[in-house]
Amino acid sequence: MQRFMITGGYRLAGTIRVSGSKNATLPIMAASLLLDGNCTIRGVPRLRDVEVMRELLIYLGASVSWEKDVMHIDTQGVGYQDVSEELMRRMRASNLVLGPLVSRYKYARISYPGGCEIGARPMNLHLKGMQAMGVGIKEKFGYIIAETDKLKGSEIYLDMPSVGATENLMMAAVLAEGNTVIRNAAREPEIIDLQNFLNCMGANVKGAGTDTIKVTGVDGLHGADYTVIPDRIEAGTHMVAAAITKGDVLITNVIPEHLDPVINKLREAGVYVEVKDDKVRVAMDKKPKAIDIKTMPYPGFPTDMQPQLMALLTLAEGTSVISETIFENRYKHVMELRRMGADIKVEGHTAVVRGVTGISGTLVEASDLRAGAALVLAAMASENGTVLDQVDYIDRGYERLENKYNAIGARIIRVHS
Ligand SMILES: CC(=O)N[C@H]1[C@@H](OP(=O)(O)OP(=O)(O)OC[C@H]2O[C@@H](n3ccc(=O)[nH]c3=O)[C@H](O)[C@@H]2O)O[C@H](CO)[C@@H](O)[C@@H]1O
Ligand SMILES: C=C(OP(=O)(O)O)C(=O)O
Repeated sequence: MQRFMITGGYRLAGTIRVSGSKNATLPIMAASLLLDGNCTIRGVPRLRDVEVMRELLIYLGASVSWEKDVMHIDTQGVGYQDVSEELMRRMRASNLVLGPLVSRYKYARISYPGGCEIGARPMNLHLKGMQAMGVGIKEKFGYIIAETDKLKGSEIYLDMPSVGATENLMMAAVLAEGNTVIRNAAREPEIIDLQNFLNCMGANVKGAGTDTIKVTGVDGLHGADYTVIPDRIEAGTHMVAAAITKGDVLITNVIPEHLDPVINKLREAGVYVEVKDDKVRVAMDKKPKAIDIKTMPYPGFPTDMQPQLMALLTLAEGTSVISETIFENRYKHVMELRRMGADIKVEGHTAVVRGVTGISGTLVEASDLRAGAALVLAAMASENGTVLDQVDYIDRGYERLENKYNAIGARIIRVHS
C-alpha cells in the first residue's frame, strides 16, 4: 500500500507534458488480438491498467515487449481464450478482450471484470450486440462464455452510447461476415482512435466519432505501427491543478478539441485558458465562480472529470450544482472532501457544492482513480498537510502524478508502507 504526503499551499507554474491516453491504449492493445502477427503501439503510458492488459495478453499467449512508451505485441502464440477471474477482476477494461477473441477464435470464456466501484457497470449491451451477430452467450458462476460457428454482420442499436460496448462490438465485427451497423454508438475520441488503429491493420471501419459506425468484415488483418492520442482526462486534471493552486501552467501534447467541454466549463468559472496548436495554457489568480455541471456522453462534460471539477468548486464564490448522469456511485470523494472542510450535500444524482473560503489537509483515502486525483488537487490547494491513502488507484490512470506536479512546484512525497 502506498500513500502521498502532500503539503498544500504551493502554486504550480511551468510546463507539463500529457502522456498517451489510457482509454485509447487499452482497447487498442485488446484489438491486437484480432491479428496473427506483430504490431507496434507508440505513446503507451506507464500505468497500472496498461500493465494489467499486458499481463492479460501474455496470459493468452502473446509476446509483449515494452520500452519507454513503445510497445511491440506479437500475437502469433495466442491460442488460449479462457481468462482467469484473478486477471479479469484487476481491471474493468479487461472486458475488452471479449470482442476480439470471439471475432478471431469464435470462442471466449471470461469472468465478469472488476475495477473501480463507481457503479454496477453491467455488460448487457456488449452481450446483446454479440448475440445479434450470431454469438451464443452463456452466463455461469460469474463467467461469460461466448461461442459461435460464424460471426455475421448485423444491425445493432445500443440503448445507451456505451463506450465499452461500442468498442467491443466494433472489434467483434472486424472479422465477421458482411456488414455491421452500430447505431447510437459512443462518440468519444478514443473510439475514433480505435477505428484508426483497426483500419491501419486492414479493417474496414467507418463513422467513429458519429453515432453510426459501419464495419465491413474482412478476411484477415496485417501488422501496424500506431501512435495513440494524448490523454484528455489527464490534460483536464492538470488544467484544474493549475486553476486550484492559482498557478500558471502550460500543458503540452493535447488535442484541444477533445477538451472543449472542460475548457468551456473552466472559462465559465473564470479560469484563464489559452489554446494554441497542441498546447493549452491555464492561469488563475482569483477565486473561481460557482458553475453547474452535468456529466454526459461525449461531447458532453466527461464523468471522468467530475470529481476534479468538484474539488475546484469547493473553493468557488457561490453555490454549484453537479449532476452525475453516467455512474450511480461516483460521489465517493464527497465524504473525503467534506473531511477537508468542503460543504457538499448529495441527493441522488445531484451534489450541491457551497463554496468555502479554505480547506485544510487531513487523513483521506482514494476510493477510485478520479476520486484520488480530486483529492490530490484539493490537498495541493489546502492550508496544511494531507495524507492520502490508496494511491495505487491513482497509478491506474496517471503516470507518476507526483513527479509531474513536483517538477512545477508541488510538494508531494510517495511513502511505501
Ligand atoms: C476504459 C475506458 O474507456 N473507460 C471509460 C469508459 O468506461 P465504460 O466503457 O465501462 O463505460 P460505458 O460507456 O460502457 O458506461 C456508461 C454507462 O452505461 C452503462 N452500461 C454500459 C454497458 C452496458 O452493457 N450496460 C450498461 O448499462 C454503465 O453502467 C454506465 O452507467 O467510459 C466511461 C464513460 O465515459 C468512462 O468513465 C471510463 O473511463
Ligand atoms: C472509470 C475509469 O476507468 P475504467 O473504466 O477503466 O474503470 C476512469 O478512467 O476514470
